[in-house]
Amino acid sequence: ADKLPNVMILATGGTIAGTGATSTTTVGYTAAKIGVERLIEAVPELQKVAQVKGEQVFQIASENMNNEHWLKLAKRVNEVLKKSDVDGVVITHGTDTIEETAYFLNLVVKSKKPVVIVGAMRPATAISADGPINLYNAVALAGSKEAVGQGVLVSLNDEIQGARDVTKTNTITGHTFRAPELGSLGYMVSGQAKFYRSSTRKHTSETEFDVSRLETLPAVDIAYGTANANTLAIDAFAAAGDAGIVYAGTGDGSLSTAVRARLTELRQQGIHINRSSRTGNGPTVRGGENDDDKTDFTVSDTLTPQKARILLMLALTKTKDSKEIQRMFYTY
Ligand SMILES: NC(=O)CC[C@H](N)C(=O)O
Repeated sequence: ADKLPNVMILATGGTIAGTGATSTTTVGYTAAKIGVERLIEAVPELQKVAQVKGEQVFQIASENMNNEHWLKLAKRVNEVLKKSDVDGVVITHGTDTIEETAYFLNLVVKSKKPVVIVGAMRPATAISADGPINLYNAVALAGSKEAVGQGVLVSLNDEIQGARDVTKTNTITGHTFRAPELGSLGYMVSGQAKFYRSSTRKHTSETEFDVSRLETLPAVDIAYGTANANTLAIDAFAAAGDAGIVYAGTGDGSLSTAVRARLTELRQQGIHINRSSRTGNGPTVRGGENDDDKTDFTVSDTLTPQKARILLMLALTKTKDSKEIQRMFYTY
């Protein structure tokens, strides 16, 4: 038989490591309780698809994930993937921000080796817990030749999703991770990776971003557009010294007259403004709902506001030129 691939599991917490009061507790349990060794022991089938090692990086619910966690995790992933005896990395993670960590790593991991992020929607103590099968599939995927060069992947519920386009679409159900309209990349079929498409956007070893010397990221926050929109949030972000603001506009990133006027002033004061959409689907089109050349804003293209925040932070580590930043939004 062929030698098994070496897969390193970096554990960060979440429901996959969560415990509930009873076997029927599927909401209202405690995330981030079980250590990585126990997660591995609970799935003896892992030994059939890979030589696995575990490392506990954090033990948190993913709503507490922050920029400093991301920098630490990215540096560790880059270190681990440099080792000749590591073929792939699996990261266990809470599902609430899995898509953000995935996209961040998709932009800053400097390797073609597979990186797969996995979570669960039911805690480890629940009947029909999904963590064990999700972990099995993630380890198999991270050890597969098929996943090499595909960018950071998210796998739950027998699916393979690309970091750029995946989002959590349902608060409680198992079929929550999807790339609405743009589509998933493939399926895990009895532990075999089946890819049907790949992202056309640059990622991992092809990006211009380098976190190796970064200790912090520029501050970028998101304000949400609604009817009756006001400028309270963007005023507060500006007063706090944010380097950039992502505006999750209505529809194709439309802005109320008052919000447009205030964002235009803030741009003149040097704050970068990225126009995105609260709809969760479709491109926010440059020049569509705003004269972006005149106001010197950038648009998020098809990135959701939470992913536009990540790209804007990383872009601001390289340049302050909004034309350059717009190019990055069309590249990654
Ligand atoms: N299903 C989950 O993983 C959600 C648990 C928790 N809120 C987290 O994101 O870590």
